Amino acid sequence: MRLGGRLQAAIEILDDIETRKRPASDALKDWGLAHRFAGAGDRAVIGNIVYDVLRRKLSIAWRMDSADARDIAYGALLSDAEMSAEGIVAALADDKFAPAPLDADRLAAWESRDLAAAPDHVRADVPEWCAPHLEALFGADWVREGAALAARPPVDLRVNTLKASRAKVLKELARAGAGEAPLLPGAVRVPPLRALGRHPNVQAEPAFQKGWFEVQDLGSQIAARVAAVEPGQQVLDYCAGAGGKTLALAAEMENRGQIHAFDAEKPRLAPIFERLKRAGVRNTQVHANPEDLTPLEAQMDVVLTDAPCTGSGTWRRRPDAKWRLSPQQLERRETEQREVLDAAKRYVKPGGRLVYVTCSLFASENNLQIEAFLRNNADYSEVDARPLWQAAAPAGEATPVFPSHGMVLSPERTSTDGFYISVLQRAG
Ligand SMILES: C[S@@+](CC[C@H](N)C(=O)[O-])C[C@H]1O[C@@H](n2cnc3c(N)ncnc32)[C@H](O)[C@@H]1O
Repeated sequence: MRLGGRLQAAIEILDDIETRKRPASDALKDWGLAHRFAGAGDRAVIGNIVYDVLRRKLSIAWRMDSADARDIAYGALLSDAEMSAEGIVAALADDKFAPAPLDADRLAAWESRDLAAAPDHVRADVPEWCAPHLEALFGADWVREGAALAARPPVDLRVNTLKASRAKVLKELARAGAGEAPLLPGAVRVPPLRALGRHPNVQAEPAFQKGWFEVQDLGSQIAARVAAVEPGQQVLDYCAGAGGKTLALAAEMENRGQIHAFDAEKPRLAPIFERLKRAGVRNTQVHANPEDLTPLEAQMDVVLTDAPCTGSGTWRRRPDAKWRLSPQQLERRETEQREVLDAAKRYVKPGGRLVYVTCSLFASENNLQIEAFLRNNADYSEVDARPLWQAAAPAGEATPVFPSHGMVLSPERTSTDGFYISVLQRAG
């Protein structure tokens, strides 16, 4: 396929996502199934255009003075894909699969409108109702933070120290463009895509199959380090899901001691078994049944609660979720977070720690949850977040936000996805 056909496909997929309110990954998958002639290169470019548009839907539409899918797809080519108007016309010439050209008045709008004059939520590329939530955390910086959440993300890898070193992984992935990640001395990063480029499929590499690394955002890796688990400890990963943090904890513990990985939704645990095996983890038991946890009550050195949340910190990677999120869903997540914290605390031994993590940037899911928890649980106190940060991420200058409790990582501040981490200590 030439660029014209790819652009037209992206426009159809964007229309599908908008009219049926469905996840981008589903719409892209269905398109691929219905167009089997399209190769991996075609699907990659189409996916890039779709995701670029979804990340910056409002700001591109504002500059184009149109929210039409065709116009904003052209806007993505003019900005993220780094093409000139003339370059696009030339690339689409004589392509019978190309969409209608961009109207001259749209192009004139694009060239004359200055985003600095747009409303704040448009410059931040977030739904208007989310603005107060980001402002509550970031104050005057919130628009810049929102815009950073709308940029293309890197692919971060966690080196599995049970099997490999960073040098070994870097050598294997040199051709994939991998380099050292900031902040964590062990982490690896493939920088964000440029223009119409394509990310290498790192999971197809033999080094991945051998368990030398996992794909995991740097913020998630830091969250696991802030938990500061030690070899020999008893640890409960209470919202283990597919096991991203479980694997990181097991490596920190050098396969010694015991991790219990639990999730209330059994199907979410399905990938964990294969991942544990590939990573060579031997100190983890997986539990899908809450009754299994009864013997663990008041026994755990560390309980990690990677709580269900809006995922607002991951909008770079899942930009469609940003537009589907509703205030009602936020409220449901807040209720679940209270329930998870209340349930998880019973497993912490006297003197042990409860680590609360979300991948959200909303104060109501983060420090305000911790504030309420501390009010209702006099036997818990907060561990000062600043030294925890310094110990966990010793390399580099970046500093998280330290709100009333815990710490917040963000693309703008720490070059990570948005994460919240708070560590609480139970009285001995
Ligand atoms: C953010 S995800 C976990 C991601 C995982 N820790 C990782 O690093 O890959 C949150 C998980 O919490 C689980 N969950 C939701 N409510 C729960 C509850 N009441 N008890 C335990 N787990 C729950 C969800 O099924 C989901 O898998």
